[in-house]
This record gives sequence, structure tokens and C-alpha cells, in this order.
Amino acid sequence: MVAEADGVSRDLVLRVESLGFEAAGTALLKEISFEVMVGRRLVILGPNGAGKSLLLRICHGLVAPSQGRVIREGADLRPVRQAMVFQRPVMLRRSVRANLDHALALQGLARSERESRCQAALDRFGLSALADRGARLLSGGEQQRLALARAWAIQPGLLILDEPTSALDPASTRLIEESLLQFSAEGMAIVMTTHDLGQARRLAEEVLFLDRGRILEVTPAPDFFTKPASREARAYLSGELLW
Ligand SMILES: Nc1ncnc2c1ncn2[C@@H]1O[C@H](COP(=O)(O)OP(=O)(O)OP(=O)(O)O)[C@@H](O)[C@H]1O
Repeated sequence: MVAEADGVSRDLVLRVESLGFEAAGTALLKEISFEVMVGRRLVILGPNGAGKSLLLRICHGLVAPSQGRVIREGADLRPVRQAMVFQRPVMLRRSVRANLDHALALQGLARSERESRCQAALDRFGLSALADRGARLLSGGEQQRLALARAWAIQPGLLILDEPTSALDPASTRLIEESLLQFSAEGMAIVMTTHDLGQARRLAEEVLFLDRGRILEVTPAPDFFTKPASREARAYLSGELLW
């Protein structure tokens, strides 16, 4: 528990309450409720089409839910900035430095503050030598590193990532995983999806297992991987497909 100056504990950064999403008469997400704690790593797992990306997009405010709510403010919620990293990074047709600066300008930061944060991000993510290169000319791994640097630069308390390493080689993947572990050690909450079960084992503190738009389990990661409660999760972990 973290007691704030006013004596109230604010251990959560996000609460999702009875969330649902329907399209063309089909319920794609149903009765989704979970909480994200300060500094914790939650990995959302589930088969193709389960609704993982859709859920993340709703949590980031990119898609409106049909039912329920994503709550960011309240007595037990810490007000934090939120950033999202996608499977394929979207870069402006500008330099690496300008991409970082643009993200910081959107936060309303003054030029001097932007310059120092830009430099800190370039240094931390090993991008200094590429600072003046066109961002779209970078390799896939470098672009994803820049996407992570851009997210980190705005100092989010919650970082959402949708399959951030699925297009990357093992070295780039490792770098991203190490960064995510450092971020959460520094107090950032992380919510992410992956199809890489090795990565889920390395990163998850808690697993949310989604199947056909429903939560079947929200479980501490060691329990999920050793004794999954649902037949669907057991099948998923053993690589079977259920129809
Ligand atoms: N904004 C939207 N409007 C309507 N349907 C959507 C929307 N976003 C996603 N869907 C549909 O919701 C279903 C779940 O898609 P989603 O991409 O969330 O699955 P996923 O679990 O991330 O799958 P994968 O593991 O293959 O990436 C799909 O049938 C998709 O077409």
C-alpha cells in the first residue's frame, strides 16, 4: 500500500468495470473487469481473435466501449499519464529527434524541457548516433526502440503495449524486455499482449486470459503457467486449438 500526502492509498492506475464491446450485433468483449496496480506487469494472453488488441485500444481511449467503463480517476486511483506502443510503430516522416520532440510537444512541454528529455531518451535507448536520421529509415528493431523511447519520454505511469516484439529479432526483443523490467522497477505499470509464451513467463507478474471476448482467468503468473484453472487456458498453453 502506498499512502499519499493526504493519507489515502492510491495503488491503482486503471480500473476496468463491466466493459463490453459489440459490433454488427456481435459481442466481441463481454463483462470485462480488472484492475492495474502501480508498477505491476499484467500480460493479456489468449488465442487469435480473443479481443486482446481491442481491449488494449479501449483501455487507451482509442475505441469507445459499448458497455462499462475504463476508470482513471478516483479515491484509490493515482492520476498518471498513459502511453501505448503498437506492434508496428507509427513514425512521423521526420528525424528520430523530431519524433521524440513531437511527442513531448503534445504534452505541452516548453522547448528547454523537451530538449533535455529528448536527450535523456536518446541516451537511455542507445539512439544518440541515430538522432538526425529519418525515423522511417530505421530498421524495424530501431523503430520499435524509438517507439519505446518516445513512450518513456512522456513519463507515463501506465504503458500499454500490443505485441511489441512480434516483428523483432531476438536481440531487439531482449532489449525491449529488459527496458520493460526496468520501467516497472521504476514504478511504471505495464499492460501488454504477446503470443510469445517465453516472453509472457519472463515478464508477467499477473496473467489475464481472454477467450472469445471473455475473461476466463486473472491469476498470478506462476499459478497460470503451472496450474491454469480453465480447460481453454490449458489447451492454449499446450498449443491445442479448441473450436
Ligand atoms: N474497432 C472494431 N470494430 C469492430 N470490430 C473490431 C474492432 N476491433 C477489433 N474488432 C474485431 O474484434 C475481434 C478481436 O480482434 P482483436 O484484434 O482484438 O483480437 P486479438 O485477440 O488481438 O487477436 P490476435 O491475437 O490475432 O492479434 C476480431 O474479430 C476483430 O475483427
